[in-house]
Amino acid sequence: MSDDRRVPSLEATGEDPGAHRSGFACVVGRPNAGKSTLTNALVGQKVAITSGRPQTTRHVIRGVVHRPDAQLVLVDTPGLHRPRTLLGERLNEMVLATLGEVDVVVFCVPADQRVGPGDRFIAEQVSRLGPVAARTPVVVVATKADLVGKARLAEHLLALSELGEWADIVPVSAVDGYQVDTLVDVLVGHLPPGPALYPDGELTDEPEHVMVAELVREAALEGVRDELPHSLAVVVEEIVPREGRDADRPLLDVRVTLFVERDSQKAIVIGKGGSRLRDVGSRARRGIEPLLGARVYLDLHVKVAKDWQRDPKQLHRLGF
Ligand SMILES: Nc1nc2c(ncn2[C@@H]2O[C@H](COP(=O)(O)OP(=O)(O)OP(=O)(O)O)[C@@H](O)[C@H]2O)c(=O)[nH]1
Repeated sequence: MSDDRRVPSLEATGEDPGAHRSGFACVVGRPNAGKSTLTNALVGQKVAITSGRPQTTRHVIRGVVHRPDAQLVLVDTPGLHRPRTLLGERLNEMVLATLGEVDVVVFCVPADQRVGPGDRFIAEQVSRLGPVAARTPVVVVATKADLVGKARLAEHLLALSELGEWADIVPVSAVDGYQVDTLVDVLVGHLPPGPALYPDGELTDEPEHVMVAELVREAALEGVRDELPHSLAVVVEEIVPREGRDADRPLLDVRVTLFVERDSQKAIVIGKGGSRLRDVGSRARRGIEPLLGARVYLDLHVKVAKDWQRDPKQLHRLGF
């Protein structure tokens, strides 16, 4: 995204209201705020991995909202949070770098919880994006509105308005669809005029590798999240068609490495006699086959990469 994409956005307001708009929105919020679920609801298909546990989203994942009058490219990020490890710092840097480049920031604050220090931390960060005059507009979304009554929602909206200066505040439920379209309208209103950036029908431009890695990671964490959430990185080594197969019955060989930090964690992932890893494989395969549109032979390897969260070289190798 170059600067010259931003200039027309200033000129264009009101000049040609019927013009097609396009641009980027970045979804932020503390862990578990509902960012992935909101992204999926906006895009209308599962593109990011959701879970009841914090910080499962490791990668920037984009979904594209297509409308006749606009195209909105969504960037889903890991939660901005107070960094405790090098990995935490890297993730924050990545998030802030992304935020500086988008046309509008979507800041999720769940309605079923009080505004807390984590929300305030993010509010401060996003309020500092760029000089005041050219500041990236921030739309605050009161997520999970279906979980609270009207009075509590009103109280939450008031607390949000006192949290900073926002372009808009929109209560939304990604689960029952309440105000999802309204939110799209609001976000599109902040985009500059421009042609569609992606062909219609393309829901995500995220490399298949990243999506496959997310599916494996989600399957591998199931049931053992207490021990592993911060200690598991997944790398897709290759996705290659098996030779000698009929063209109408292709088989893909998908080779994946799971990195853990300690031998004890390796044992957890693999399970007794490899039983757990087999389950992880079949669960992940159920998501991967529809994604890749072919039968898949999934080859999983577990390796120990000691202290990978703290080692810059390892982080780089693992794609952070
Ligand atoms: N009832 C209800 N639950 C929601 C809604 N949005 C998200 N949730 C739930 O809240 C939990 C967290 O949602 P996610 O979308 O994974 O949250 P996230 O902000 O992406 O989380 P991280 O990846 O950990 O940063 C999940 O259990 C979701 O099902 C909503 O609109 N209504």
